[in-house]
Amino acid sequence: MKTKYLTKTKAFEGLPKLSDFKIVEEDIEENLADGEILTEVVCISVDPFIRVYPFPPGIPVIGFQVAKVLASKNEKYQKGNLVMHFGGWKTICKVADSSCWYRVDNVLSKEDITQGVGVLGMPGMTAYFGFLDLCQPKEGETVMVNGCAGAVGSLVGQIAKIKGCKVVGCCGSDEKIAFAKSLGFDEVFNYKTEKSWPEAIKRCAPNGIDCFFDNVGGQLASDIINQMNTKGRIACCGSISSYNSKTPMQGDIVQPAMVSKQLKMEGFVINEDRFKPRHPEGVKQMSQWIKEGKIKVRETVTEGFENTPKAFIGMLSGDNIGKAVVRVN
Ligand SMILES: NC(=O)C1=CN([C@@H]2O[C@H](COP(=O)(O)OP(=O)(O)OC[C@H]3O[C@@H](n4cnc5c(N)ncnc54)[C@H](OP(=O)(O)O)[C@@H]3O)[C@@H](O)[C@H]2O)C=CC1
Ligand SMILES: CCCCC/C=C\CC(=O)/C=C/C=C/C=C\[C@@H](O)CCCC(=O)O
Repeated sequence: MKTKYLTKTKAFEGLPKLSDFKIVEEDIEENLADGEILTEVVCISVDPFIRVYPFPPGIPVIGFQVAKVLASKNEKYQKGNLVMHFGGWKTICKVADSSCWYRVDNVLSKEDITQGVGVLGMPGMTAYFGFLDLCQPKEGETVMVNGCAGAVGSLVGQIAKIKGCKVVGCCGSDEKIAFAKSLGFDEVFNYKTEKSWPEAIKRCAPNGIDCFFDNVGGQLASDIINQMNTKGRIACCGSISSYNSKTPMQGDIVQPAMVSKQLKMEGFVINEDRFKPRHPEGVKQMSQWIKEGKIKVRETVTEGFENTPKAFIGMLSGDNIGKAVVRVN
């Protein structure tokens, strides 16, 4: 049997380019070891961590996909099931049990299957556990989310509304502002067009910020932290403003605000042991909120395996609204 994968030809420098990728075709043995499954890709997730995770050139680009089980030597999965696994940008995969996150067809219909790598996949779990566990939001508090129109940020804002918070967002276009407002965000500003970030933050959150979910990092994050209220909580989720930077980032220090306001700042990665065993709880709650109409899902879908690098570069450049995903089959 033949498989195809996308690999990077060299380490990324700055914003990745289409010429940094190539498709490799090879034979794949169909015999499986105990616990393994053989799968065919349905859709591929393009996520920011792929830009910064130090995987070498030559191997398949890392990442999540939803795939159909072609053969199984794992009692949890049967031929025909749909699963979400960490098989990378590859069409036919042999997958070990430890790389398989969950059965997608138990919770999603065929039309919504891309949500298996979005709201019910890694980004959805990041929003759910990262925000609720680290920020511990209380009704009436003000929550700030940057990257608010993306996969994780758009969900964090909606969860914050469910919890009865005032939600302030920022993002990179007026179309994205309209989208965030349609989700229930109370105030949103465009960080690309505002003259002064501190003034925009003050205007949108005049009473200060209690919880900050940081997707972006850099000076924007420092400006937000400097307007937090006493005992505020900060979830450090990502720092996408630095991922393509060729030079070290600079920004105002945050220690004076951390000390004087007694802030709590905590970084996390969603596949940590403290969250991974709880993923079924996250999937169940997010599914319930979607059914109840409390969480709206938006995706930017690119068609075709060969267009995965284009979708990835587009996501890093801000082209996506909601989750960026590639539909293959
Ligand atoms: N800790 C964890 O376990 C996880 C962390 N993350 C992190 O969460 C963040 C969001 O990820 P995800 O929701 O998947 O991605 P998004 O869907 O939000 O897509 C990326 C977005 O980042 C924004 N962006 C790009 N460059 C910059 C910049 N220089 N400054 C500000 N914004 C920028 C763009 O939106 P715009 O137009 O608004 O600029 C772009 O659309 C990332 O930092 C990611 O690394 C994600 C998953 C797990
Ligand atoms: C582990 C990622 C380190 C890079 C951190 C950079 C940015 C934050 C971010 O975006 C984090 C993403 C987290 C991704 C979660 C899972 C993957 O690491 C793969 C896990 C594979 C598996 O265990 O199934």
